[in-house]
Amino acid sequence: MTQQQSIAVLGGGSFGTAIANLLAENGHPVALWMRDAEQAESIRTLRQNPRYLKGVHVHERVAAGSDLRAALSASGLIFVALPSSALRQALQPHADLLAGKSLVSTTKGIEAQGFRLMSQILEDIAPQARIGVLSGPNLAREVAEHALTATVVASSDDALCREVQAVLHGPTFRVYASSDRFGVELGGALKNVYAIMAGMAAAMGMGENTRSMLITRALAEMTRFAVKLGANPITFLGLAGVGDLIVTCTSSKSRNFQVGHALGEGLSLDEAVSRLGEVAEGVNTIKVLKSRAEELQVYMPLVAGLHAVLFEGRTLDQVIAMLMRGEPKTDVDFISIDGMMNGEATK
Ligand SMILES: NC(=O)C1=CN([C@@H]2O[C@H](COP(=O)(O)OP(=O)(O)OC[C@H]3O[C@@H](n4cnc5c(N)ncnc54)[C@H](O)[C@@H]3O)[C@@H](O)[C@H]2O)C=CC1
Ligand SMILES: O=C(CO)COP(=O)(O)O
Repeated sequence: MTQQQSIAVLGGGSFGTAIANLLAENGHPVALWMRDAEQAESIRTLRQNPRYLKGVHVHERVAAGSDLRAALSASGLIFVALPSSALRQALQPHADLLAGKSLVSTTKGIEAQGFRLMSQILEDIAPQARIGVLSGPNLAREVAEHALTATVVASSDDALCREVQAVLHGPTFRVYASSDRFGVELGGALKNVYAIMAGMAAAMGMGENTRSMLITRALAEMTRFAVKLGANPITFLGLAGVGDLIVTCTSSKSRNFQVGHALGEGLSLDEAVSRLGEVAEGVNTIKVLKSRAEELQVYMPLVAGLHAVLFEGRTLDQVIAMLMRGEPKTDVDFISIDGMMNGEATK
């Protein structure tokens, strides 16, 4: 264990609580910031977060509170586990406290305006901060229940990667480092869209062949897109790429999978989202991804198909027929030699 330091975790949903617990178990005092003062009080008194992680004991070293400025002032290392829709709005007013701090985003979404990833928003808000992302196959409940888990911390700042490894590494949680921040972050955001499709396929009674086809073609699509934006294709063969894609497309614990399942059962998108009552980032990501893929002229038939079902009034049968009857393609066509040679993360 490294020297104990005070760490902040922003966002008291399922993932923020799970990460706060890991840090506390490693001996670090943690300030867990939650917007909702009542929920913070409930953690302080019951040591439980019943709304998001029922049955999980919240460690005594986790100090839950709803004073964001106090949490930011007290900590040099700050994990951000807010929904993508809330991150900019929550942190912008406190930019004055962020210079020189280490900010690590665990949020797996994209801001529609300008296609900004969360680490880029953190840079916009706090240009003097050190920035990283944490992403991988990390279902919050399994992390909290100590299932053996691995993840990736990505930053151009090696020392920050090492610091995050040191504070999070533990008997059940292993942290790998990467310098491809952009690729790692895109992997986490894009896989949510395909998990919605996988949930739909499961609800429709599709088999394992279908799921395997979906995951593999999804990997091709997301890699093609990310490489076009400057990510390293090799990142997509790792935990933050195919690893997270597999877990999210195969687990009914995934909220994106659950939204897809509800859609496959015949619920509308609004009904599916409100039945979930938690964050499913893929619902917003699909819109921004579809329009960005068109701008960049990246071929993404699965994304186009899901968008057509959710927002263009197409039926699933129509879209499935279109996808299956599409012009024959080459199997592994998504990583060109150019992509490999020029695929160093540039953004
Ligand atoms: N749950 C999981 O298994 C994992 C989630 N993530 C990512 O972490 C992020 C957060 O997700 P979860 O913790 O799962 O969400 P959640 O649905 O469990 O909880 C969301 C939390 O955000 C809070 N919140 C909502 N709007 C807010 C606002 N405007 N200001 C402040 N707080 C606000 C809610 O009160 C709640 O505490 C997402 O981007 C998700 O993709 C990443 C890895 C795993
Ligand atoms: O990102 C996740 C697992 O790595 C969690 O996925 P969901 O947001 O779909 O639950």
